[in-house]
Amino acid sequence: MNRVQNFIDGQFVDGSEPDFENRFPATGEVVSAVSCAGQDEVDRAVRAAKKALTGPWGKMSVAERIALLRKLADGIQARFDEFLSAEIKDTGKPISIASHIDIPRGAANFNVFADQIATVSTETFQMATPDGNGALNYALRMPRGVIGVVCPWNLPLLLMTWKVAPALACGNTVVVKPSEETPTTATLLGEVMNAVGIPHGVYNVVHGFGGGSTGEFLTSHPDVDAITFTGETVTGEAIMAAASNGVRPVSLELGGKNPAVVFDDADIDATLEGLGRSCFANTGQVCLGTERVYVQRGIFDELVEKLGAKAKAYKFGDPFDKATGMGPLISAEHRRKVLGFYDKARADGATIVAGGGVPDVDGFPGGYWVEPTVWTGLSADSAVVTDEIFGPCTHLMPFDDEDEAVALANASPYGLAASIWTTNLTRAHRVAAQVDSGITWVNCWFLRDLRTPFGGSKRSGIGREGGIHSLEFYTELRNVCIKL
Ligand SMILES: NC(=O)c1ccc[n+]([C@@H]2O[C@H](COP(=O)([O-])OP(=O)(O)OC[C@H]3O[C@@H](n4cnc5c(N)ncnc54)[C@H](O)[C@@H]3O)[C@@H](O)[C@H]2O)c1
Ligand SMILES: O=C/C=C/C=C(\O)C(=O)O
Repeated sequence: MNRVQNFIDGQFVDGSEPDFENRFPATGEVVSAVSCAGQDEVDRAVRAAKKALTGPWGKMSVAERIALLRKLADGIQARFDEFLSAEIKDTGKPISIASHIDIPRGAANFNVFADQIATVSTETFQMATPDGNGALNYALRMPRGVIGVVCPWNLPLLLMTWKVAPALACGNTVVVKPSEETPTTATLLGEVMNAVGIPHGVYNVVHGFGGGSTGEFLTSHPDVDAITFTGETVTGEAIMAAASNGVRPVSLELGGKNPAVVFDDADIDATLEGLGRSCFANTGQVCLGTERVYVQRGIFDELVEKLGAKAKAYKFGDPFDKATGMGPLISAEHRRKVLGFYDKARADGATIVAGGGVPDVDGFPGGYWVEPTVWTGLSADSAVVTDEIFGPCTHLMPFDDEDEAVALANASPYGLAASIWTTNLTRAHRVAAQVDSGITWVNCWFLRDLRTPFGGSKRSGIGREGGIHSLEFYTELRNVCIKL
């Protein structure tokens, strides 16, 4: 059986805890054994990362680091099929998604932060002094040191490199804790790191679980200088508490319950295309996905019917088959959670427009499948409408006017992503400014310019990553004041 090891100081090594199983979500079969890091391996990884800061890596010019980042992007592209296959086996996501989004973005993240670090400036201020000679202030952009990177399972390579690329661009070293569900591509990236000549200790990977395990060992380690985390809000709270020990900075990209607002002047076909993706892509396991749709009353029935038809048209099947439109959920445990919401919707009296159950997928009886599901008729305080489900499901509710739509969209403790569908651009600007979310898309969804600020408000997170905002998190500015 394939074995996934930890990657510490440039070497693939075993952990001191018992191996755990990694399953292919489309069949439920065990595809690899994962070596679990204990406190000792986390200590070794952090020590290696700390030591690497003062080795050849710490002495490299920005130009040399940029050249290495570009080689990492090329290195992922050169082994595209291996990354693709590993990501599909870990997640069960269809090849159509992994080949267009996950793996290309994994490579692109290194190029975009190579571009960013090449052009970033710092501030300078000249000031007057009583002797008339003045003084000059300028800021130096310094790496923070060892960055702890804790990742989720939904877009494993994409979300991990989204943090590792800017961290390395800024001259930090990293210890990555991938999700226990998706350990493989982070490990494969270790091979690429060695192949392109990233010095040992700059990139380390430790496998294991969260609380009481590898994740907590890493986030509570005193020699980790900053922590970047993507995952659930409750985990973010635990990590923020761990980071308070030693006053370490955190970047938290957390959960959401994202609204879409559809006005009656929207282009219906374009809206349905966008909503179809935002509700169901990656089997609904996208933090930016839509689980609440508010539709202006005049087009409510039409939209409900057509979104329901879209949900019913999904083709399940082998994730490695290009024709497969929807894969399984990540795990049996996550399916229990999602199906719990399907039961709750029924109990709360929802009208089930599409789905609501488990499909029979020919040849894949053991997979963690669920039907894409569309509901109407729930009250605004049903847990189905308020809680993040992270499945291929959404609830539609009518509204009458713009103020009501904004109030409904904002009636959530989360504030990650929203989408607005209208052909009236004046209204689009007006509403976008009122929706309390970190990211608002108008007449599109998941259209990503990687230089833009990315992150959530309210319980969806702290801080922004992307472009200069990533560089701000992964560096510390040091002001130098020179009396002339
Ligand atoms: N805002 C974003 O950009 C974004 C992106 C993707 C996913 N998400 C969110 O991620 C969630 C799904 O991912 P998940 O289920 O893997 O999240 P999760 O919080 O369960 O786990 C994420 C990671 O944290 C680790 N972890 C868990 N408890 C820990 C602890 N106490 N200390 C240290 N590490 C710990 C896990 O082992 C895993 O590696 C959803 O809520 C989704 O909205 C957010
Ligand atoms: O599931 C969450 C998706 C997050 C996407 C990004 O972080 C990105 O596109 O950079």
